[in-house]
Amino acid sequence: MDKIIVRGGNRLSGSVHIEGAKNAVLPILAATILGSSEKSILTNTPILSDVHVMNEVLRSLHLQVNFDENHNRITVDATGDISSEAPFEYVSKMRASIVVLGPLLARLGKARVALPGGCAIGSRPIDIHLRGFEAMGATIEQHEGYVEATAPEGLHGAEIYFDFPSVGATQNVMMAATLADGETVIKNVAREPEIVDLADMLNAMGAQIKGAGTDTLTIEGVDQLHGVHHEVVQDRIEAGTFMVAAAATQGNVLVEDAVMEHNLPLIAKLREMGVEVIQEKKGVRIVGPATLKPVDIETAPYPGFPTDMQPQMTVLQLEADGVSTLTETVFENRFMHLDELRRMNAKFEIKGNTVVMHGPTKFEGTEVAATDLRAAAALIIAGLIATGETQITNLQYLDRGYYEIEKKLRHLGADIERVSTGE
Ligand SMILES: CC(=O)N[C@H]1[C@@H](OP(=O)(O)OP(=O)(O)OC[C@H]2O[C@@H](n3ccc(=O)[nH]c3=O)[C@H](O)[C@@H]2O)O[C@H](CO)[C@@H](O)[C@@H]1O
Ligand SMILES: C=C(OP(=O)(O)O)C(=O)O
Repeated sequence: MDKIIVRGGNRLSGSVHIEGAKNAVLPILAATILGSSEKSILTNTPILSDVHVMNEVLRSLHLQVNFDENHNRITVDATGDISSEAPFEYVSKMRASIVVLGPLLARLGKARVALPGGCAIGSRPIDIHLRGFEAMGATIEQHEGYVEATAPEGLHGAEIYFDFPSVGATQNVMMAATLADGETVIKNVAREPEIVDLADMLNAMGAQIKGAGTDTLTIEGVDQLHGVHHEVVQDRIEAGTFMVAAAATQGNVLVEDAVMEHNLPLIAKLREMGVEVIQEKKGVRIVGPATLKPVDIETAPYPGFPTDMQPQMTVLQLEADGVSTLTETVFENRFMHLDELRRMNAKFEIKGNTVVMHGPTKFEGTEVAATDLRAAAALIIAGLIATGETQITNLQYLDRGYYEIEKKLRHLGADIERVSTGE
């Protein structure tokens, strides 16, 4: 078991490199299933435990996967006979494995995938995914913890309306529709940059998808998709996490290659708090002020404020001079980091899905445990500005989505190390 030890008080300065996006590469890896001729080569692939799990899922489906970590490149060969079953062993490790369902169903006419279950931040059903497949002619059954989807005659085009712009459902149903017979129109879809990245890749594989990045997707089914060379988009959440860390420490940090357009709601709130955000040739520079102003935030699907930046942002709001609020509308249980922050002297009340925070907080270092991925990032940021020493445990969550964050922060001047507790 490892833990991170941070001794707070240092301003961050310098520049930081951002990896390819976890939330883009996972569905992109699933999409390689559709490449029944030629291998796929993915570049800018981040080295994360979630990526290793997705590689294992693909291997369990009999795809050949080679991860060249020295060059951040994954080669996938899906040209042979593949299996239609994704076992619980892998799906239980990572919910996002459910996005293999759409590609398997499209290519094989059947798929059996373990139901992912909930996680710390919410119950996370997949009903929107399943209703999309049914609209395209699939029969869905659930047995012994598995979802079984069959379409022996193949899927057909359909008009689909999503109750909510679910990211995973948009990816899954879009991938299924690429090989369906006829045109599929999906309305009220997710518009995240990771959806656009996936659609770009699928189109380069021979798919006919229009409208990615808007609320309506139109997909004309084709007979077959081939392998592709695709570079994964930058991770806007990793970039945003470094922006918040820089702002919190009165730092001056260039977040290299950060795409301003992908982080507009975050940047707007940072500016409202008095943070300087400057677009430079090589990326986005963040200069933190001496005093942060309080601000009110509500999370929402893209282009709203990202729920994946919510825990990190609450640390900044707690640091601000006055009362701030944050309303979480996407997940029903994403405030668990706040109880850990309370142990570091944070003062707040939770009223339904809104937290009212009373700043300015003088964070005090102590032992805290991460409850999920972005909670881990939030606790590290709190540690960077706390007095004394903060120890953060449960790093298995952190490793799902951040590559060597402690090394990157140390390079920016933080007093931070990762140690093995030998347990
Ligand atoms: C691997 C990945 O890309 N994960 C991201 C993806 O997760 P994910 O794709 O799981 O998120 P969704 O957009 O699907 O979920 C958002 C909300 O919709 C609900 N819902 C979703 C599907 C469904 O069939 N029924 C239903 O009720 C969920 O329970 C949740 O409350 O988008 C989330 C929202 O931006 C991000 O926080 C995650 O980091
Ligand atoms: C919630 C997240 O990921 P996942 O959907 O994979 O749990 C996240 O990236 O913050």
